[in-house]
Amino acid sequence: MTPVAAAHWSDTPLAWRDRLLGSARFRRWAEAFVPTRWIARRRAAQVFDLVAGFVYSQVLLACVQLRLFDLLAQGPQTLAALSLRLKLPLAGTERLVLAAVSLKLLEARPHDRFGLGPLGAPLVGNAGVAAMVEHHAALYRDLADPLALLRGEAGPRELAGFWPYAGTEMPDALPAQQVATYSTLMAASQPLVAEQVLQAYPLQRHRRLLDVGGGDGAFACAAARHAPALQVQVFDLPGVVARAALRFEQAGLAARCSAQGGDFFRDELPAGADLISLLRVVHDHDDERVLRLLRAVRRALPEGGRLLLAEPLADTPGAEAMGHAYFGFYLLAMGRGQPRSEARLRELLAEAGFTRVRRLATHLPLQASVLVADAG
Ligand SMILES: CC(C)=CCC/C(C)=C/CC/C(C)=C/C=C/C(C)=C/C=C/C=C(C)/C=C/C=C(C)/C=C/C=C(C)/C=C/CC(C)(C)O
Ligand SMILES: C[S@@+](CC[C@H](N)C(=O)[O-])C[C@H]1O[C@@H](n2cnc3c(N)ncnc32)[C@H](O)[C@@H]1O
Repeated sequence: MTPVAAAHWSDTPLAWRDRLLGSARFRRWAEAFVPTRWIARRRAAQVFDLVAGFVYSQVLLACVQLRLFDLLAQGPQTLAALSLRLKLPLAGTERLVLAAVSLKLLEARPHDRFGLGPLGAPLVGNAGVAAMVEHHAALYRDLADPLALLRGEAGPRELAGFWPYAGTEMPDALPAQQVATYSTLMAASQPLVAEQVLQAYPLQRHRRLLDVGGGDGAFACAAARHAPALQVQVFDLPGVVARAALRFEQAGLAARCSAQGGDFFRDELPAGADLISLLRVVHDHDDERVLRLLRAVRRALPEGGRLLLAEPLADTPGAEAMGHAYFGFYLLAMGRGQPRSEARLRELLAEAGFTRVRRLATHLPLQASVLVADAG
């Protein structure tokens, strides 16, 4: 039997609104009537962007693959010069450049040249966003049949292959070459997160940080540079921490940074840290696993110790689509995890025994939001 949901007082006015917006006669009237015309045009453009968004993403991918933004950072160029530098036919260069101009990635400049646009300029030298855009090729193929994905049917599942820990109960057995690709992506994009975390929560007040699921140590290095007296330890899968040890050596931080391998669902976390961080880790897992992980973190902290949790949150004002649309479908394709709101994380933290949970303001919540909580 189909379940019947309870009615609410708002159903009638909202049904009236929906009927009105669905009526071709109303739409024609609103499009013609001067006071409502701008709303009609804006809504039509918003709907068009949803219809065509996948094309825009591929225009961006082509620009990123060609390193076009970095090239134009050296100065505006004509189509002919760009065609030579990009090794693209002139017609293809023009097609791409005009598309990128319409998306504000590029901008037309005097003397038939093209330069960076307001949305392309922030991407210059931004290796994190470029790596994200390039790895989306796998997600793009997984999303070709969204209903198959939602029904859990067989499909390309390329993203699941990219993140092998999401599909195994024995992640600590993953060999180094299987964790290398995702660890490289995480290290490239880690500055987007570290920027927000270190601005929101100065680490100087702590003695020892344990970065759980800390990947190959990119955040550990940023933290050690930010707080020159801080000791930092990374805990991650054995194949991943082998890479961290190398990074610490190369950064000249081996005296203050160390790494320990293990499975955070089965092994005890190392004790001794007064701060434990979970950066972009919790949203990878279902509630039951998250609770196990949070309890393990709670056990590893002393009385008065602190947890710092940072990831992009669902229901982020001004970036709502990033939560349930982008990460919702991303994690579905990956095979595990879900985006969570601050409220849901607060419930899980309380259930795991954390107190005084507070949200710290970050400059760009789209890149990461930060929650801190006390142990005991
Ligand atoms: C100068 C004049 C004329 C005017 C000034 C006007 C003015 C003040 C303009 C502001 C300009 C400005 C500061 C712009 C800044 C732009 C920025 C910072 C853009 C940043 C963009 C960031 C993006 C697009 C980030 C994307 C991140 C993605 C896609 C992350 C994906 C993460 C994934 C897939 C993580 C996977 C991990 C897993 C598996 C889920 O755990
Ligand atoms: C999305 S990445 C985030 C990496 C890093 N914190 C960052 O923000 O760049 C998640 C990390 O959790 C690690 N991980 C996943 N499952 C794990 C497990 N069971 N035990 C230990 N580490 C695990 C992965 O190897 C990966 O490095």
